[in-house]
Amino acid sequence: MSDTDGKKTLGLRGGARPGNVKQSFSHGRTKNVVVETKRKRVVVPKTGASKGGASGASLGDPAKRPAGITDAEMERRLKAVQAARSREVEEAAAREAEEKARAEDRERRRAEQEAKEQEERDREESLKAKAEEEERKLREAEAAAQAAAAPAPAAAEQPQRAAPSRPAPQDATARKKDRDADQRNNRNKGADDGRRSGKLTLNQALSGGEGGRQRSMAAMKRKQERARQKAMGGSVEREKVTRTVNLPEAIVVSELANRMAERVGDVVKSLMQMGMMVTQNQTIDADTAELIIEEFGHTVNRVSDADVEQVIHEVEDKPEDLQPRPPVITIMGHVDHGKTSLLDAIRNAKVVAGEAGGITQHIGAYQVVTDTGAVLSFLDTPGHAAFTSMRSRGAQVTDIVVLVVAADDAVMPQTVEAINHAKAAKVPMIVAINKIDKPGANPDKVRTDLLQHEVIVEKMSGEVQDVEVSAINGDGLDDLLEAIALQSELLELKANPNRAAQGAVIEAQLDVGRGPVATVLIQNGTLRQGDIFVVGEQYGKVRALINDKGERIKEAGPSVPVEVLGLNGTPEAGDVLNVTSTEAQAREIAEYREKAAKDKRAAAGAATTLEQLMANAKENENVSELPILVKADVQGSAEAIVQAMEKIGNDEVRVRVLHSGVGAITETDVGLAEASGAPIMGFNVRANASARNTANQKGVEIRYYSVIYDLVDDVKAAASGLLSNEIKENFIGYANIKEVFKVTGIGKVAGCLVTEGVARRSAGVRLLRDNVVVHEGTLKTLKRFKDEVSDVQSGQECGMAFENYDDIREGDVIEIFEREEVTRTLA
Ligand SMILES: Nc1nc2c(ncn2[C@@H]2O[C@H](COP(=O)(O)OP(=O)(O)OP(=O)(O)O)[C@@H](O)[C@H]2O)c(=O)[nH]1
Repeated sequence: MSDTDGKKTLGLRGGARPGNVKQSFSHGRTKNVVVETKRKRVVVPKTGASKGGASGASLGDPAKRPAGITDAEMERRLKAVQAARSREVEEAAAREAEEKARAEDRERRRAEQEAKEQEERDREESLKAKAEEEERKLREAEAAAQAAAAPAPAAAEQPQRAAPSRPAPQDATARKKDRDADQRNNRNKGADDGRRSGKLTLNQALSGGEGGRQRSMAAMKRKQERARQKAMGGSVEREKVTRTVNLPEAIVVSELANRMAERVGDVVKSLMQMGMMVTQNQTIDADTAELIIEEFGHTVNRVSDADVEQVIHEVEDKPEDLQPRPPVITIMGHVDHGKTSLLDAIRNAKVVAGEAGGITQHIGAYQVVTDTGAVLSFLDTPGHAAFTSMRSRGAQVTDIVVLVVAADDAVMPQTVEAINHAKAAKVPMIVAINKIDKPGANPDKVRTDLLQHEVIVEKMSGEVQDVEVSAINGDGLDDLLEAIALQSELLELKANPNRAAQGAVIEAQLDVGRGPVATVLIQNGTLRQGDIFVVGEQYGKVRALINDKGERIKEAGPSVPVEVLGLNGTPEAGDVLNVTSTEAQAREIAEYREKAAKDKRAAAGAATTLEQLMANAKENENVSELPILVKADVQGSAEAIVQAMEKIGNDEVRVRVLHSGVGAITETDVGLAEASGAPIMGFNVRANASARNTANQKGVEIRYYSVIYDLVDDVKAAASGLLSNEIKENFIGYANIKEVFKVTGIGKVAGCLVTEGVARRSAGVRLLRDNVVVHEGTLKTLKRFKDEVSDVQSGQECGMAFENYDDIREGDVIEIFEREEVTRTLA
């Protein structure tokens, strides 16, 4: 039905009518061929000549001829076939010629195109060169005028300089031309760009990548602006400010950017280009920071580490900025003379009355208003311990000390101690002679006693105000408050409420629900919600302020005690709080302090035992001092020990008492001892649990003594490098007194629980009350149920009674020890 000739394809299309064949040729050409078909079946066979090609032969051959085709018909067919073939040959020739012509045309067009492209390239290159030349000129002009330019453009230009491989278009015309050239010139610049985007390196990303694109937009805008200004003949350049940047040994990236007044992002980018992957919150060393500062065209001023604190070493307040502030009062005195009762009496009389529900939030300090309207801030932490710990941390908070002396008692060791503390701190005192309601009260005796300690009260023609009070029935309370108000007036206490706040931590704790909470007494300035601050080794942002009545407040001025929420850690009592302008500064200072404290501890090393110190003293000629810490049960003992210590020593070695105090050995003592490489001498006092743990961890030696001569002899021996045989005490157990019974025939018996080690009948015992040794002796009896036993193990209950001593109380601790003689050898 169809006829084909090799190359040509001949196909029936779906829609073609039978007898009409569509021929398809290369290059989309088609042709319809009409083919005749005979449906009539002819029966008479006839022979005929066959000429021509394959199809003609097949048709001409009578044997192959389809049946029923006549000769005439056959001839007609052959003719038709031949005509078709010759037509095809013609057509093929025509096609060939056409193809050739087209190829020639293409070739010609390509040559033309190439010539055009070359021309474009040349033109573009000359334009680029021109633009670069222009930019170079601009930069030169900029550098020349670098005296006082704005930081932003400089920051933006910096990376451009660092990445010259991708020149930014210079102005609108150049940009347009550049873009046109980009479009036209696919093989050259287009391919180049494609390669860049395909293989994006970090440097490209930083200098010419996405960030670069953003920046180049900004840069273009600035350049346009400059060009515009130039055209207008105005002052063209925004001048760059060259700053002198104070650079400590380490600096937080964002703070560095801040000090240079550059964009943080630009600084981070520059650092990354230098190969340092840092974020804005990370700290970098001074050498790196110096490179950055120079790169940004500023001047470096290297400062020491401690200078980070400079930001808080505030400007002096001008006299005209100062306003009167309430006084801060601490109550001190001997045990049981009525400090707590007096504080409570004042609070109850003056605070609770005005409060709904009468519930007072205990925040370690409170304010009262006297009848005459004076505001007084009381520190609610009685006793000298708080006072000294604050003072030793540099927070002189107290303005006035109220010295409580019981009228039915006399001036006692802690009274003297309080007097000495107040004098040392140069804080004026007011004597409150308490318990005057008591029948045996003798206020005049107190006054006379005080004379011995150089406290001359007004009634004895002195200058120290004295007030007779009763904390129980409230007598004289108002007089006391008025005396305080008067004293405060004399002091002319002033502060500047309009400045960044500074305060002292009175107490701090980690609250389960609220996180670290610190009670701060504001000393100067005003602390506000949202303020950023550093406090000791901690920092934070004020999340909430709560006053002594438990109310949330927005701000706290001078002498106001306030609870501060929003710290990153718990500071210590006595730490000073300072508001800083940025969080980076606050963190930097806190980190510096932490590091300094750590370094100090590390530097102190492990040389904290007497033996080590002595060995050091022998080995190292420079060690000429033997530092020690003394804690004693009463001031008298402490003083006696200190005096004895001062006498020890010769030309080479001297004993230096770093600190002496009264009361249990605390963590603070251990910290100080560790920092200075000193051992702690406890005289009739013990370390509290946390101090004991810390001392164990840090390798600080704590020695307990109950005879001053033993202590002095040991230190002498250590100082002279000769330690004799030692009677060493081993603590073998501890027991807590749960209950006290009276047993006829024996006296008072302590019902105890052995909490540690073992209780041994034959061992020595000490009775500890609040970690102070109140008695030392032996046991009269050790009973388990009804039986007398020799040992009672930890976790078991037992009954104990002391030989010749029965002032035992519930809550006391019994220390059980054994003595052994140890021969000391020197390493
Ligand atoms: N009669 C009388 N008793 C008082 C007075 N003041 C305090 N007391 C009593 O003295 C005892 C000791 O009072 P505190 O207030 O605990 O004494 P303190 O000085 O705080 O004692 P410490 O906290 O142990 O240092 C308590 O039993 C009080 O009731 C007073 O003015 N008159």
